[in-house]
Amino acid sequence: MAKESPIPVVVNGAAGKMGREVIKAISEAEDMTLIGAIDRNPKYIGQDAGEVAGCGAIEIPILDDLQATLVMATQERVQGVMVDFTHPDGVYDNVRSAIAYGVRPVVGTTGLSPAQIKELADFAEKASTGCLIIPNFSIGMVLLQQAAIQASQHFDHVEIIELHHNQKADAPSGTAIQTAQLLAGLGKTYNQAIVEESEKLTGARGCVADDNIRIHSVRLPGLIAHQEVIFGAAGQIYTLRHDTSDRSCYMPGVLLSIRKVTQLKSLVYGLEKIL
Ligand SMILES: NC(=O)C1=CN([C@@H]2O[C@H](COP(=O)(O)OP(=O)(O)OC[C@H]3O[C@@H](n4cnc5c(N)ncnc54)[C@H](OP(=O)(O)O)[C@@H]3O)[C@@H](O)[C@H]2O)C=CC1
Ligand SMILES: O=C(O)C1=N[C@H](C(=O)O)C[C@H](O)C1
Repeated sequence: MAKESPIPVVVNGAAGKMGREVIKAISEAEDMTLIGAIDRNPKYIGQDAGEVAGCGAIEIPILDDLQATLVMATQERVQGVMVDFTHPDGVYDNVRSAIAYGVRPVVGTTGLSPAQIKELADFAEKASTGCLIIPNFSIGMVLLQQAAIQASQHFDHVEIIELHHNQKADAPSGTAIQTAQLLAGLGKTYNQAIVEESEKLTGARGCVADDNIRIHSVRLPGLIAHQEVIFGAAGQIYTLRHDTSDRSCYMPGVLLSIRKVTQLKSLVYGLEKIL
């Protein structure tokens, strides 16, 4: 039987912490092939993407022209996928461009607003193009969120603390926002105040996300990505915690998403929907 053609993949943000990890993972996956590597950081333009990623030369240079690379992807026999780990300020335009060219986006970049996600969903729907937006690719976080949903049936008070490295641009994290959304969709009213609170220093009580769930963001060198969901009730505290110690933890989810997005015709948000 003839072997299926590998999925052609463009990585946007190729020189970044996640982009490098994704390029390594793709280089080890038999059913996909890297056809383009994009980054805006001038230090890496023209360098071999495999060498930058630390997996040896692959003869794919890092370029700064997404449009030209998407045009090239349209010439492939199999429809391509664009993996985006860039920056909140550019991700919306990147995803729109990819969809416009029929290249399916797998989006790890956080910071898209709910309105932007809705617009992208409408655009993907009209174009009948699969698109995945995944705030967190680690299986451990999906399990934490499922446990939190279960715990919310028994606790009326909950707050989220997310802790990240201090190179992170957006706060709160996309994962924390999604966690609050998942808990908010359950028809409960959380955290009813029993005293009138006043913040003596602005931000002391964190931000208020969906359904009155507060998120507190910590940024420190030495951290990678961590999240606690803390439930409280009379006489007890129930804490769920996930810790990332290496960005390789995201790669099974990224590879699965590349495979799954080729079967979709619209936008899907969240890893839990494709497991
Ligand atoms: N969904 C998930 O599971 C995860 C999501 N993330 C998210 O992914 C994103 C990237 O994270 P990370 O790899 O740590 O960040 P890095 O800053 O290490 O890497 C991002 C890279 O993309 C480049 N870049 C930024 N904007 C553009 C653009 N518009 N076009 C092309 N290249 C661009 C950056 O260049 P320059 O340095 O010049 O800005 C940099 O080289 C963040 O939003 C982060 O929150 C991270 C980990 C897991
Ligand atoms: O910037 C990061 O590092 C991460 N970003 C994502 C987020 O904002 O939730 C996922 C993970 O927390 C790592």
